[in-house]
Amino acid sequence: MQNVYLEYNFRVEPLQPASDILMAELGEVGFDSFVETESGVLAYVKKEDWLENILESVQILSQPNFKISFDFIEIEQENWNAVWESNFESIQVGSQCVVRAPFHEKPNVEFDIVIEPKMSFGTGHHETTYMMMKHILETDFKGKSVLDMGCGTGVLAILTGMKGATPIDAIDIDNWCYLNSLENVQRNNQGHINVNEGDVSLLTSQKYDVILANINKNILLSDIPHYTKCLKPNGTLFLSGFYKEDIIDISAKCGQLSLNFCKNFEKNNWVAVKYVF
Ligand SMILES: C[S@@+](CC[C@H](N)C(=O)[O-])C[C@H]1O[C@@H](n2cnc3c(N)ncnc32)[C@H](O)[C@@H]1O
Repeated sequence: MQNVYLEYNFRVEPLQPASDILMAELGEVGFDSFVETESGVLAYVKKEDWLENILESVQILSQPNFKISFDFIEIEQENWNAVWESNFESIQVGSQCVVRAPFHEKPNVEFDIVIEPKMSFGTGHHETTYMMMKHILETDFKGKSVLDMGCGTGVLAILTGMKGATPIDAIDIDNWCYLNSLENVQRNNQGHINVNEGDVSLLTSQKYDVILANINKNILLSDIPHYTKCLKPNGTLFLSGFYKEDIIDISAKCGQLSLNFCKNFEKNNWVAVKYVF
């Protein structure tokens, strides 16, 4: 089946922080993939998810301190690899981890993650993925059970697998991400990772040592109680996908559920927070 997408070419001034804010707001209204360009952002939405008023609640478009113009074209899924390949540079996280595409040269690092992202989020380029990976690199995963909610490309689950986690469940609500994670776990010899398509309704009575969720503020606020029910005593919850100013709401929700704040990373106003149950 071919997916038809609308490719919006946004030209933004000043480039930062407007590009980041724009991507976050477009993500909230249903755009599911982004490529940063020299003049702004290419943003993609499935034609079937497109609504006539889709940009109405994207507040940055009407803010006078940013100059944003755009046009859009309709494209088919086959064009995607070319778009990604021309934009995708490898990413180094810490001294021992690189996320790269198959066409990049193999680096000499302990954790060499090969991702063919296609339409899915999760290459390490985005601050939230990068900081979640930093948390994972600092954590002992040997023999730990892991749940990766909103797995995107599967990159976080793959890194925990490389660090010795087992068993690992990875879940994404989006069919494209589900299929992409399946491919990427195989590509990185992590075929033992159980990838599933869905949301918190798939969670059972199984308990995990570590739960990772890099999604967005609203989904986290509604789903944190479900994650907490699946955490073992002393289990760890890593959360990202929200801004520094939203940490108050997230921490209040976690506090109500006896999750104790441990540590957070911050990058360009995004945060990735660690809580222990
Ligand atoms: C910001 S991306 C994170 C991808 C990857 N984990 C990373 O860190 O780069 C969020 C992902 O969550 C998925 N998602 C959104 N809502 C969800 C939900 N309610 N349950 C599970 N996955 C969800 C999206 O499809 C998307 O792939």
